[in-house]
Amino acid sequence: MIKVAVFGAKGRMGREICKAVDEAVDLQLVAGVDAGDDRTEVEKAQVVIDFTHPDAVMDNIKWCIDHGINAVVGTTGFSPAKYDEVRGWLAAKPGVNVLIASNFSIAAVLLMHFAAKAAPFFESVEVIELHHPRKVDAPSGTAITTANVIAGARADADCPPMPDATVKELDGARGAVVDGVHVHSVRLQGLFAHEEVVFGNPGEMLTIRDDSFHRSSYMPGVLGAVRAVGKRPGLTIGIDDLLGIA
Ligand SMILES: NC(=O)c1ccc[n+]([C@@H]2O[C@H](COP(=O)([O-])OP(=O)(O)OC[C@H]3O[C@@H](n4cnc5c(N)ncnc54)[C@H](O)[C@@H]3O)[C@@H](O)[C@H]2O)c1
Ligand SMILES: O=C(O)C1=N[C@H](C(=O)O)CCC1
Repeated sequence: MIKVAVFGAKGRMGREICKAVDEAVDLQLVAGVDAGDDRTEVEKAQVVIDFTHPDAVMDNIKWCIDHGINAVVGTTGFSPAKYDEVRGWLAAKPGVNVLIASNFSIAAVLLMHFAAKAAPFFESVEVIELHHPRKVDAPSGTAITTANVIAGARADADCPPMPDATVKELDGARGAVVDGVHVHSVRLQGLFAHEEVVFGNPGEMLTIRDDSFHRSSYMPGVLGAVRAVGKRPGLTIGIDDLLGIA
């Protein structure tokens, strides 16, 4: 039995995760806490799952590392500098591990994988992410990761800059630019979590799209990460390796 605690237990993801951990025969939910709650019971956990808020997540990870507890983190808002900060904390605490993934759904992980494969073959690429209107961050963490992997694949293939004649722009009309890739965020009642990557060449276009319709789409990835994190030293980013597609 792996003893598990959840940070953000009263949130949309946290509630679903507490239920999934409770139902898993090899996991034991020892604590579910939200902002401001007492954390005494969390100290019994071997793994903490964090789905909270971009402003809270770094302090939460530090708390886990200081208490010698492995962490599986789905909260968004990471940058290369924040990953480095986590690596620094872990270096001072050998034996404690952290796994951070901007998306735990299989469809989204595969979308990013396929997007990286396609990227060198197209002149243009843009990312459109579409989410429920309660989401606090834009662009989504997944869209930022998607732009990062596309930019990496284009750089490895020495792709030239994308064609774009825009010289006159109303602020935001071309979206945010992440690693040189334009990312557009839609917030719409009725949606949950969706992403499209559109690739273009003269006379052709490729669209790769992933749709999450329910938070259950994240549960196999989150629970798989909880089972794996104890065996993965230091910081692991993403679940590609767990799925055998790294
Ligand atoms: N990686 C993924 O696959 C994935 C999937 C869905 C959502 N997310 C991300 O997870 C995060 C949470 O999403 P949500 O929709 O559940 O948000 P939410 O607002 O419904 O829930 C967040 C909860 O965290 C609590 N919280 C805030 N600070 C806290 C702290 N210091 N300690 C404990 N609890 C704290 C809040 O009170 C709230 O109940 C967001 O960053 C979102 O983008 C990631
Ligand atoms: O609902 C959210 O919030 C989501 N957040 C993650 C992101 O920002 O990429 C994953 C998709 C759902």
